[in-house]
Amino acid sequence: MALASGVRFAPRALLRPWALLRGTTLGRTEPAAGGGGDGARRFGSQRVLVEPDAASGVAVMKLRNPPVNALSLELLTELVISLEKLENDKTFRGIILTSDCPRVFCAGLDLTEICGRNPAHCAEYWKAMQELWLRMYLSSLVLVAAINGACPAGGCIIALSCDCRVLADNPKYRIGLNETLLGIIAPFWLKDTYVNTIGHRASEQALQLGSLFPPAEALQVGLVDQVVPEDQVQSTALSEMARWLAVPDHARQLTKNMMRKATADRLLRQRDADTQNFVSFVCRDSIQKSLQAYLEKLRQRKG
Ligand SMILES: CCCCC/C=C\C/C=C\C/C=C/C(=O)SCCNC(=O)CCNC(=O)[C@H](O)C(C)(C)COP(=O)(O)OP(=O)(O)OC[C@H]1O[C@@H](n2cnc3c(N)ncnc32)[C@H](O)[C@@H]1OP(=O)(O)O
Repeated sequence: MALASGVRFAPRALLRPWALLRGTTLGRTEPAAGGGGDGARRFGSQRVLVEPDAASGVAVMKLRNPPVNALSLELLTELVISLEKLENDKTFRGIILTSDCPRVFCAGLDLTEICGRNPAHCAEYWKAMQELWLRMYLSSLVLVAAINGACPAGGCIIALSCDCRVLADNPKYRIGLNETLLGIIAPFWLKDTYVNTIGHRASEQALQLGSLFPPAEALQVGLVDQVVPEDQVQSTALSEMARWLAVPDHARQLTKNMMRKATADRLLRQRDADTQNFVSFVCRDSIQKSLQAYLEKLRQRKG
């Protein structure tokens, strides 16, 4: 990911993303409904819909992994590939990330990827999660999260990796890192991202309590930058994007790198150890039992 200045952001350490996409439609380009010219063509994959607007240099990237946009291995991989595709296309300067699933931005880790799975699978899954975070956190593009639904845990990680967050004003759309309530622990790089966003004391409290903030509180604590009526999320995200794009790219990119590099480097230095910690932690019998119980509770809640 080379910048105009030659500075590189995240190393291209990615897994084998293409290998994961057997049977998906990534790379397909089709005209958007009612669309005509190049700027109206959309592309994407099964789980990530990209609506590029070449004229403005902004693409809207929609998560569509129903019912709740849980971060499956496939979704993580498709997100990385779509992001990379836009970053490599000089037409684009910004991405608005939003959800195509009603009422949910992203439900976080797909718990079925870590419940009852073998250590090798959990490791592969966690590496994909690390990779997406690194790519997003250090992206040279402006990323604006248009949060149009609930945004717990891993969903919040995705939002926190963006440069700016606009949340729809609906009390059901809570955002935060609720890991402790599931009996799991946010890894250090996620904790760092939280601290970088809302400060140490607020993070200490929110992480231990597993707080999920309703919109007004999320705004107050600094977890999101704007709270607006639901029908204004997209337009507000576009206005925010315009504000960020008014800054010359090279200056903004280098500043972003200066602010975020140390946090990302910390994970890069300990990536294997972090993966091992994750695997040995989630594969413990006690953790498997509590994750299983949580999933069961979610399934029963329905109906
Ligand atoms: C020291 C070592 C370090 C170790 C590190 C360890 C762990 C890593 C730590 C942190 C990283 C991040 C962790 C996570 O992200 S964990 C996931 C946390 N997510 C949640 O708690 C959200 C759970 N979901 C909900 O609250 C709700 O579903 C919702 C998002 C608010 C939406 O509500 P709604 O009413 O619209 O939907 P349903 O609840 O009816 O759900 C529909 C359907 O989806 C299934 N589902 C929901 N969430 C998940 C999920 N995260 N994974 C998998 N499946 C999920 C739910 O069971 C329903 O399924 P069904 O089969 O009944 O249709």
